[in-house]
Amino acid sequence: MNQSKEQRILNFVLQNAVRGDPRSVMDTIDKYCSQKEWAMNVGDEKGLILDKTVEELQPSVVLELGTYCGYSAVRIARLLKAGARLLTVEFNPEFAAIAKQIIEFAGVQDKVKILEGPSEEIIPQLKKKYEVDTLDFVFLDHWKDRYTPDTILIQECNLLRKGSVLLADNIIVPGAPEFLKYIRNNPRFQCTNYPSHLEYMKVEDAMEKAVFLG
Ligand SMILES: O=c1[nH]cnc2c(O)cc(-c3ccc(F)cc3)cc12
Ligand SMILES: [Mg+2]
Repeated sequence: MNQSKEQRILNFVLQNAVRGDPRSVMDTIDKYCSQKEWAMNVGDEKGLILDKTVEELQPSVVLELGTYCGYSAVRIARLLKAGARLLTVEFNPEFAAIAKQIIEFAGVQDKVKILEGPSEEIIPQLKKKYEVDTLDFVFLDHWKDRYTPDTILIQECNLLRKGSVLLADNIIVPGAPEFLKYIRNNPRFQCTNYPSHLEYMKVEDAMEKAVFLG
């Protein structure tokens, strides 16, 4: 059976990164995906915007939509204070299995819980099943057509509080025009755009930050 690209990424991490060292795991994935095979990790340039958002916010409860191989889960979890936690949602079971191993190899597994399934099913379970009160930070990096419905669902489930921050990847490529329209015209959010580039490419991309005003 042929290996998947994600399996090749995992193998490269297991053979080249330093166990327990999140920075080495991130750098090893970035090296593989810039030199060998492109993959849709948020990458090092947009990753810096993600880092700054997390460092500024010091969130206790983080929701990530779109785990993929766990690159951004490692990126976020390494910055979380003691007792803070990241819940990351992945629809694809193969990706979730790879991410679990990468998150464990990086040594951040105690801060991260991978929730396997469709975001529209998992979001309504967060309060009762996963003991969430409100979300301090949400990283949207799954499927662009889910950005808006999931943002609406998160509000309907009363998961945001005044000051909760959403950060959305891929505003330009693949693009989330409908989400941009929704969030920028919504008086309950204060939006900021962060121009950047598509991971590992010279193509323009951007991230959008939206602060919930309550
Ligand atoms: O589907 C995606 N989910 C989350 N992040 C993505 C991401 O950062 C990039 C891309 C992507 C961008 C260009 C391209 F030619 C093919 C795929 C997709 C996703
Ligand atoms: Mg992305």
